[in-house]
Amino acid sequence: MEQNSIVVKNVTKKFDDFMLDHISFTVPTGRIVGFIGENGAGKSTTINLILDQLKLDAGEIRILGKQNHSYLHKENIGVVFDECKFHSVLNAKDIAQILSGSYKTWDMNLFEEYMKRLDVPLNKSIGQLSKGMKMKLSIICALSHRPQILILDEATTGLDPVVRDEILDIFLEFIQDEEHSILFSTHITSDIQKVADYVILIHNGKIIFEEKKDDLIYNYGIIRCKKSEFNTVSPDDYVCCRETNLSVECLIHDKVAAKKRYKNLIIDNASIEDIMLFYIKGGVK
Ligand SMILES: Nc1ncnc2c1ncn2[C@@H]1O[C@H](COP(=O)(O)OP(=O)(O)OP(=O)(O)O)[C@@H](O)[C@H]1O
Repeated sequence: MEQNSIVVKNVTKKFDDFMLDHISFTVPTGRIVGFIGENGAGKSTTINLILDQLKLDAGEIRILGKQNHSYLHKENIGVVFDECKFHSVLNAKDIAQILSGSYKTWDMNLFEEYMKRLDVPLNKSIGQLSKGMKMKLSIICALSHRPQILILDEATTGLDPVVRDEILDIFLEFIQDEEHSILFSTHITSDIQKVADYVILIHNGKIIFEEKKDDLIYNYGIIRCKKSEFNTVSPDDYVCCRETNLSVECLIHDKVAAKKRYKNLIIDNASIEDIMLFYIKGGVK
């Protein structure tokens, strides 16, 4: 049976004009979970609750089988936010020195290996590093104390495709031993498509779905047809649809069955981005 590194159960958090509403999901051990949703959907709030940087109003969060108190999990979790948190006058060597004193599990050889591999200068001050280099350094630091879980909030946004690809490769290596897990939020759905095992979509503080990526790609599809043809499609067979003057696009959740049932209609594959847009922008049913 699959073990879970993170369990979020019925978690609620209320702000003045926003509520994270009884959300539940898991991050299975040995897996990469992509967390997607539009701006303001509640991704960072969820991540901050998991990291015990915010207090939940109700529900429960467990990390590696224990409560999510930050003092219990400092060594277990590597965290990367969308901004580099290091002071601009320090260089990477200084930062590694500071972190080696702060983490019992800090691995200086691993740090130096990653720095070489990702081509980040050791002696330049943070203030002189490019945005991409700062992000790479943050990710290297999160990995170099050998955590069990990596949590990243929009950490790859703003990086060019080449750097993102290098980082995605490192994510894949990180989970190879089947004991590590990654939860990462991003707006770049192609990154999710490349490396995630599971995808969670959050919208207005509610989880819309938590599914295996391969199931999403395999099961979902898009019918694009004329309005007159659309009349033949049963409402049971689609999630939602969008109409223009002459044509209709609808998201279906069982591509194989639909292909059998609607032989005269063209059914395209749906990307994660398509699925997300259909669910968020909705349309009618
Ligand atoms: N400390 C806070 N106090 C009050 N409201 C907050 C607080 N933190 C977040 N919010 C509100 O909660 C909502 C969700 O914000 P959150 O940052 O979790 O979204 P997000 O999905 O991470 O968005 P983005 O992709 O833009 O980073 C927003 O409406 C935000 O204004």
